[in-house]
Amino acid sequence: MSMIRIHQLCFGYSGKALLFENFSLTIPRGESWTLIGPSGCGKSTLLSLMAGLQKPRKGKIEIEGHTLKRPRPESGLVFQDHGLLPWATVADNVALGLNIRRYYGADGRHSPRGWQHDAEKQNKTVSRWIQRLGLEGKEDLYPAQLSRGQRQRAAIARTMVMKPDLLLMDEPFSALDPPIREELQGLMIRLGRRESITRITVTHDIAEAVILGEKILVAKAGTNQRPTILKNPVALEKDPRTHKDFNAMCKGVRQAMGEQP
Ligand SMILES: Nc1ncnc2c1ncn2[C@@H]1O[C@H](COP(=O)(O)OP(=O)(O)OP(=O)(O)O)[C@@H](O)[C@H]1O
Repeated sequence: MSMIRIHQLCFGYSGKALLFENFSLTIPRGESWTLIGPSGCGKSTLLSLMAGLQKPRKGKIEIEGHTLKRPRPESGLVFQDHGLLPWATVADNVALGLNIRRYYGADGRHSPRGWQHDAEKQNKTVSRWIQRLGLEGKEDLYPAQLSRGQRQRAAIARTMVMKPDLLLMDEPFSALDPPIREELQGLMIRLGRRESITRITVTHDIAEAVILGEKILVAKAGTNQRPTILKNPVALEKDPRTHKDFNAMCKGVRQAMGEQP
């Protein structure tokens, strides 16, 4: 069953050339995709279309068989600049989305249908994710008291407590130093697989595209019509970085991007 089906998408910002024209694509449930391409080719735009933050000019995007008309509560977003509330503690930041849901109830728009508030369960979920992301002991700290990596972990925990079935991530690790970046990449691979979450990660880093994406969507400058999708079995290996085919796969991505190998 497909998670995302993009059908004959046309989109461009007003007064500018189309970024996507009759662009179609299917992303199966539970797969991890990366989206790479030159600056300005429309990677973030495609992600915001899949998030329901932008609307297609023509064509449609279906998620789980439903045409996307607005952001859905089951989609989790993670951005480069984590967006934590500076005046709230780690625990309050992680619980933020769940607390907001309480005001709307299970309306299917702000919270999934059938969702029920349960304070005890919520506290347990928040603690569990704080722990899973290695932030135990930091619950009462404020974002300014955390390292960049810890802030991004808190942002990931805040998204994960919402039990997303789809994670849309825009350069989530690009502001981090290499060791922290590698650690969080590994963490997202493990979490995504364990929870069977469909993951789409925008990156400008070829190695990251190969590590995280079992399919790599290569977008091009100008108007994208037919998608270039590279199958990448290396991402399914235990340690993609040290796999014998890693360099060859990176070379393949570079070539698909039109760069010199
Ligand atoms: N809200 C907007 N209004 C008008 N133009 C926009 C808007 N957002 C992005 N653009 C333009 O659309 C094009 C695609 O932008 P987008 O951010 O999707 O590219 P990108 O591939 O993610 O780039 P980068 O790798 O630099 O982040 C760019 O030319 C950008 O200037």
